[in-house]
Amino acid sequence: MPKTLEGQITMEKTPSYFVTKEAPARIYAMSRDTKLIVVVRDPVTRAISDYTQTLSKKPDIPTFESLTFKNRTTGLIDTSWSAVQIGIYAKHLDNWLQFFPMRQILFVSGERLISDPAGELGRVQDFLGLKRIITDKHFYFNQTKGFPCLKKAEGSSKPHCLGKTKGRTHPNIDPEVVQRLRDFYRPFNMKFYQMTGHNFGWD
Ligand SMILES: Nc1ncnc2c1ncn2[C@@H]1O[C@H](COP(=O)(O)OS(=O)(=O)O)[C@@H](OP(=O)(O)O)[C@H]1O
Repeated sequence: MPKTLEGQITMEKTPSYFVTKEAPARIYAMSRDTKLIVVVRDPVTRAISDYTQTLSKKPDIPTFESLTFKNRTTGLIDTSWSAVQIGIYAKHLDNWLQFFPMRQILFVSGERLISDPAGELGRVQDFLGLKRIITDKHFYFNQTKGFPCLKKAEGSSKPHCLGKTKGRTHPNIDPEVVQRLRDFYRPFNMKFYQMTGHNFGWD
């Protein structure tokens, strides 16, 4: 990590940190004061989004439905499939709480980041002890993209939306499989709401 001068914040982003067993101990050894920010979304949608991303790179992979189950007849979910495993947030959080207190971790709602980006970024700025510089004045809803975009990108006077790999159309998934996944995640989601003191409204 680069050195941080007085008045600066150094940030580092890697999606896999949250689910990597060794990450909490390593970050703690580097700096125990580190603040941690995790964006979480409904684990069922997350799994479908994850699958959509893999499918875009490897169009020949099996269907979402077949990868979800160890045994489709018994309905046994394959928790070793990373798209399923990553969404068991309570389990991953347990791992972090062995090293960091909850007050050092902020969970950002992926759903609210879309429906109210300024509100969610307000929480981020407060958590980091920053003035609320980014407000709803910075965003507009782009009808074509179907997502909020920045009115002006940094160092430019033009609007900026995220790229084509963000906000892909998801394939239709068998509703019974979606329901089975909802049932699977429910207890883990409830535990996660309890641990964070925040109901993310996924059920
Ligand atoms: N403003 C805006 N524009 C576009 N997309 C947005 C936006 N805000 C949140 N999202 C959601 O971000 C999802 C992709 O983010 P990821 O963290 O999965 O991307 S990555 O893993 O770093 O590639 C992406 O997921 P998918 O819809 O499944 O593509 C989006 O739902």
